[in-house]
Amino acid sequence: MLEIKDLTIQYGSAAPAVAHFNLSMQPGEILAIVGESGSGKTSVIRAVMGLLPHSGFAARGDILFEGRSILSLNEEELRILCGTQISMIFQDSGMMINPIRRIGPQYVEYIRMHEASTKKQAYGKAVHMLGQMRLPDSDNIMESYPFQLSGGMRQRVGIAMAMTFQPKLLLADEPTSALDVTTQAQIVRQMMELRQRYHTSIILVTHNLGVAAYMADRILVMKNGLIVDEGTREQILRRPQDEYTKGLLAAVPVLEGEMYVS
Ligand SMILES: Nc1ncnc2c1ncn2[C@@H]1O[C@H](COP(=O)(O)OP(=O)(O)OP(=O)(O)O)[C@@H](O)[C@H]1O
Repeated sequence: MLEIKDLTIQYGSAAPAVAHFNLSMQPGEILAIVGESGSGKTSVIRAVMGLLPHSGFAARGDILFEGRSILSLNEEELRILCGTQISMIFQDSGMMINPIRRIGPQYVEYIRMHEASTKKQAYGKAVHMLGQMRLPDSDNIMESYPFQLSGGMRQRVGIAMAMTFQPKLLLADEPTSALDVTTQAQIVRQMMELRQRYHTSIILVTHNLGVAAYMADRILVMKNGLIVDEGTREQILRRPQDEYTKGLLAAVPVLEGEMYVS
């Protein structure tokens, strides 16, 4: 479904931020990319979305989604692909939502940007998706301004929006880092339900190996732009190969008194 071949990402003329990155993902698979700040995790998923910042570029390699090179798509092709087939959520999805507009009109606009539907149809779809994320009283949420919702609710609105068109691939960049541990656990469980319900593949970017261990089928560990460890979650948890992974494992946080790692 997604194949990344020997990808090297550079910003301007600086040394590569990511080098020789390889990845092959199956439909419905959850993959976690873990590593400390600056290891290159975000650069990889930005490249998959075709969203590297201006100075960033793929200096080498290719990214194939369903056999098509993402790097060769033009802006219009990328716009169509992103949101419908591939979508992304961030640390605080509230950031993606305009703070001075109510959720409803923004959500309706977002839907109508990607498909031909009446305002009423789009509204119905939005309310349905908010319900799928178990947000209470969806109509009330549509009437709310982002600041009137808690961080966890805003994040669920963000996930609902990202899942509107049932994308094949969801890219999640630190989706739970801004949340308290209880809310974090709820969001993690809901993301896992998405995979079950829609068979969505998820790439989860996190510095938290505990969250990765809980959610992912496969874990990839990055350091200084390189993959230093890779395997099924059991392999990484039970037999980490790299010293760096061993260090990360020793620092796995505790969730509601329970280790994320079972
Ligand atoms: N917009 C940018 N301009 C220039 N260099 C950048 C830019 N974004 C990232 N980089 C470079 O790429 C490296 C990797 O950054 P990236 O954000 O991919 O890492 P990360 O592992 O996701 O870190 P974090 O967890 O802090 O987001 C950085 O150390 C920096 O050198």
